[in-house]
Amino acid sequence: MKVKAEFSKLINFINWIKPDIRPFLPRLVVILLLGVAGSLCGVGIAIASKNVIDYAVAGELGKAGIAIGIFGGIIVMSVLINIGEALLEVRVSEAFSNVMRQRFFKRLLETEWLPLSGYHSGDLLTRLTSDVGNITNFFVRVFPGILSLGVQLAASFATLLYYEPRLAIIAFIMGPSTVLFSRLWGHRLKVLNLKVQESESRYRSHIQEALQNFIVIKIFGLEEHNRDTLQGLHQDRMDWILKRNRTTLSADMIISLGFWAGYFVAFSWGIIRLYQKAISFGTLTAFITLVQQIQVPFVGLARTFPQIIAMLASTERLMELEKMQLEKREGKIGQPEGVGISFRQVSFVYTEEKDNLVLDKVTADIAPGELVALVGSSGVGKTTLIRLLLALVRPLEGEVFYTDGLGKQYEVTAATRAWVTYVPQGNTLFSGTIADNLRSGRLEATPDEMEEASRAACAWEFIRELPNGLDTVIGEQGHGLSEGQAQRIAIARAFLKRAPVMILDEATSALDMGTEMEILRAIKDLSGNCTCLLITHRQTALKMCSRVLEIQRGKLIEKNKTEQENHLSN
Ligand SMILES: Nc1ncnc2c1ncn2[C@@H]1O[C@H](COP(=O)(O)OP(=O)(O)OP(=O)(O)O)[C@@H](O)[C@H]1O
Repeated sequence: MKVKAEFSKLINFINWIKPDIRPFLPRLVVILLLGVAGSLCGVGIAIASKNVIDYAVAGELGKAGIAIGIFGGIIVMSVLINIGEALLEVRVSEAFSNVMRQRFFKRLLETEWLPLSGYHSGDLLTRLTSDVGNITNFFVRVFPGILSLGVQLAASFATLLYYEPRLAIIAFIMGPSTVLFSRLWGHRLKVLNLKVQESESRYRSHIQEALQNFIVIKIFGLEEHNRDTLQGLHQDRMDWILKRNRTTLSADMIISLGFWAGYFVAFSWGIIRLYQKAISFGTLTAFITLVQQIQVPFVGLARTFPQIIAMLASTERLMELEKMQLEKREGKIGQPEGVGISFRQVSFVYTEEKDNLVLDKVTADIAPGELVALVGSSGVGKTTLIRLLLALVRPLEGEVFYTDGLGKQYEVTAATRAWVTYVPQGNTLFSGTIADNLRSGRLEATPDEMEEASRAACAWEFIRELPNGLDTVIGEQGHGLSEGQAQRIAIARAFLKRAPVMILDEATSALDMGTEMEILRAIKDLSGNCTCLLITHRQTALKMCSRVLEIQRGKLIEKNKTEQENHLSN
C-alpha cells in the first residue's frame, strides 16, 4: 500500500515537472553522457595504471612508456570532461531555474488574491529562489550524477569481476548495505528539510520587512528589539540546520565506515593474493582503484539522498502554491460605451466565520457616468467593496456586475479589471523613472499623453521643475518624492489608463485643499464618460459627487448629500 502511494507520488511528480524539463532533455542527456564518460575515464585510469606498473615490473620499458602516454591521455580527457560538464551544468542550471521561476511567478500573478495575500512575501520569495534552487540542483546535478555513478559502478564491477571475482562480490555487498542504511534517515530528513525551509522563510521575511520599515523602526526605537528578533529567528534557523546536519553526518559516518571497511577488506585481500603470487603488483593497484570505483558510486548515491529529500520537500512547498485557485480569466470582453456598477444582495466575509459579515446583503446601482462618494467609518468595509469590484475577492452570496446602462450585465472577473482604473491607499509607485511609473497606466503612452495626464493630476508643475523631468529616477515606493507628489503621480497613472470606471481610495488625502479641488475638477470633467467612485472623508470631495453611499454595519445606505456634508463640516 505504502509502495503504491509512493509510486503514485512519483508519477504525480513526473507529470508536474514534465513541461519544464522537456526542453532541457537534450542538454541534460549531454551532461549525463559527459558524466558517464568521466566515470569510464575513472575505470580507464585503473586499467592504465595496472598496465604501467606491470610493464615496468616486467622491464618492458617501451610498452610502459606507451601505457604512461595512455594513462596521461585519459587523465587529461577526464579533466577536460569535468570542465565541460561543469560549464554546461551552470548554463542549464540557470536556464532551468529561470523557467521554473517564470512558471511560478506567472502562476502567482494569476492566482486569486485572497489566499495568496495570506502568505508573507518573504516566504514566497524563498519558495521562488531557494526551493526552485533545490529542484534545479536535483535535475542538473544530482540526477545525472546518480546515472553516471550507476555506470561507473557497473563498469568498475565488471572490470573487477574480470580480474578478481571474489573481491568484486565483497566490494559490491558492502556498497548497497550502506545505501540502504542511509535510507532509514529518509523520513526524518524530509521533515528537517521542510523545517529548514520554513525557518529560512521566516528569517528572510523579517529582514525584508525590517528593510521596508526602517523609519518605523527608528521612530519607535526598535533597533535592538529588531536585532533580537532577527537573532531569535537566526537561532531557530540555525537549530534546524544543525539538526539536519547531525542527521546527514550520522548517515555520512556510517557510509564512510562502510566505505573504509570495503577498502580495508579489498586491500588486505589484495596483499594476501600478492603474497601468494596469485596477482601482479599492477593488478593489486587496479584492485585498489577499482574497489574505490565501486565504493565511490555507492557513497555518492547515499550522499545524494539528502539532496533528493530536499528536492522532494521543496516540490511539496511549490505544489502547495499551485493548489490555490486561479482567477477566473476569460478572454477580452467587448467593453460597453459607458459602464455602470450593480451590487445585488452581496454578502462578504474574509474568514470562515459566516456570522461575522463585513458586507451584509448590500444592494446598490451606480449608473454609467455617475460620480459617487463612498463613505463610512474606518474598517467598515469600503476597500472590501472595491476589492469585490476588482474581482480580487468573490462574494459569499449575491452578485456584483457591471452594466452598460441598457440592461446588459457583465460578470465581474479578472478580465473586467481592464475597465477599471484605481488609485489605492498608500504609496504604490515602483522604483524606476516617473515616466516608467506613468507608463504602467498605459504602456504605449507618449510623452505628450503623460504630460496631459500629469497636468490633470496637478503633477506636471513639479515634474517639469525636476532636472530630469519625466526621466527622474525615483526609489522604492516613491522614495525621493513627497507623499502628495507620489499621490499625484499615482492619479496621473490612473488617468492614463482611460478606463470607463475610476476608483479613488483616499487618493487625495495627502494633498492641500486647492490641489485636491483641481484634481477633483479634472475627475468631474471625466464623469459623464467615466463612472467615478470616490472613497473619501473630505467635504471638498463630497461636494463634487452627485450621490453619497455610506456603509454602516455591513449595510450600504444612500445618504442625503447635504446632511452628509453638514455632518462632515461639524
Ligand atoms: N485580507 C483581509 N483578511 C481578513 N480580514 C480583512 C482583510 N482585509 C480587511 N479585513 C477586515 O475587513 C474589515 C473591512 O476592512 P476594509 O479594509 O474594507 O475597511 P475600510 O472601510 O476600507 O477601512 P479604512 O477606511 O480604515 O481603510 C475590517 O474589519 C478588516 O479588519
